[in-house]
Amino acid sequence: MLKRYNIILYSTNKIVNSCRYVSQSMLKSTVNEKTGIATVIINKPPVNCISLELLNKINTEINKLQKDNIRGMILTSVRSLQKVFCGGLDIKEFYNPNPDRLAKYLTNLQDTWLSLYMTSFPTVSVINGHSLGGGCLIAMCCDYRVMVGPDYTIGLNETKLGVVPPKWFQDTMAAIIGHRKAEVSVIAGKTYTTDEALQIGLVDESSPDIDNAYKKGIQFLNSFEKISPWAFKMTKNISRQPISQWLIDNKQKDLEFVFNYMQTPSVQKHLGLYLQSLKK
Ligand SMILES: CC/C=C\C/C=C\C/C=C\C/C=C/C(=O)SCCNC(=O)CCNC(=O)[C@H](O)C(C)(C)COP(=O)(O)OP(=O)(O)OC[C@H]1O[C@@H](n2cnc3c(N)ncnc32)[C@H](O)[C@@H]1OP(=O)(O)O
Repeated sequence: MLKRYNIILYSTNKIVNSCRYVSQSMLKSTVNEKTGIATVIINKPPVNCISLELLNKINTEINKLQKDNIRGMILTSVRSLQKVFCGGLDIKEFYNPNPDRLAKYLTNLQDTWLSLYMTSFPTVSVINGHSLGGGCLIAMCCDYRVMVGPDYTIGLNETKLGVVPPKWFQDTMAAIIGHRKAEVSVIAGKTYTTDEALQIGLVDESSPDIDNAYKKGIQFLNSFEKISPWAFKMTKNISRQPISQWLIDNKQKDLEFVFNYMQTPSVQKHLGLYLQSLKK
């Protein structure tokens, strides 16, 4: 029994044998050959909002890392943006959309969420700036969140734009802070400062600076050194499967709901006004 356990540990804990550096301009990814830890950096100025192209790159990279047998991943934003982790989904993808592109976007978002939420390796988001809407979603997909503060904000603010966060957005938050708090939060489109997010458990730790936040992220990943990767993967799977299975079983229905309401005149009007307010 012990021997079998050791074999599992060895075969899945194999450290990647070369340092890979992928720079796809919008996304930079490095794997440290000694530690087996990947750092994935979103780099799409000015606010890292998620276009269809960025979405594809994130999903492709997660799937590559999955095959690389890495030991863990840190997801963060390029430092030069200074105050934004991720400004959310690119609202321009929803405003006066091309229907084919919109359908592609929504499908890719479903797939990317499934990849990121269900990774077989531990993940940490180092939230080094504002993290709104889809930005909050990708941070919440990770197993651990360290947020730099005190002046940034995080939250699912979709209702403020006049749109509806799908069930799996809401479930992802409820799994972290509990149903009641998540319900109050999403219906009001609430955003939280770093301290508030820490208080309600939306983030696990806060840090006054990025270097320290990154260190805390690495410490979390190192805490799995003595955990069998197989046991980690199976346990996480059991914990997250009910939420992910809902989407797998309801992908088409979910897609049609968003695809249809997004193109209604009243939603389009709201989105237009919100975009305008950002430009001011
Ligand atoms: C089938 C189901 C599948 C999928 C479900 C899909 C959809 C479900 C429905 C909705 C989900 C929606 C999720 C979202 O994420 S919506 C977006 C939420 N994000 C926000 O509300 C953030 C808005 N931005 C800001 O508050 C600020 O920009 C920010 C605090 C991030 C940074 O402030 P800063 O002062 O540094 O920059 P700005 O001058 O405001 O912005 C610069 C520039 O960028 C443009 N911008 C900002 N955010 C976005 C965005 N999310 N999308 C597009 N463009 C954005 C902003 O307009 C400025 O543009 P310009 O004036 O042209 O330079």
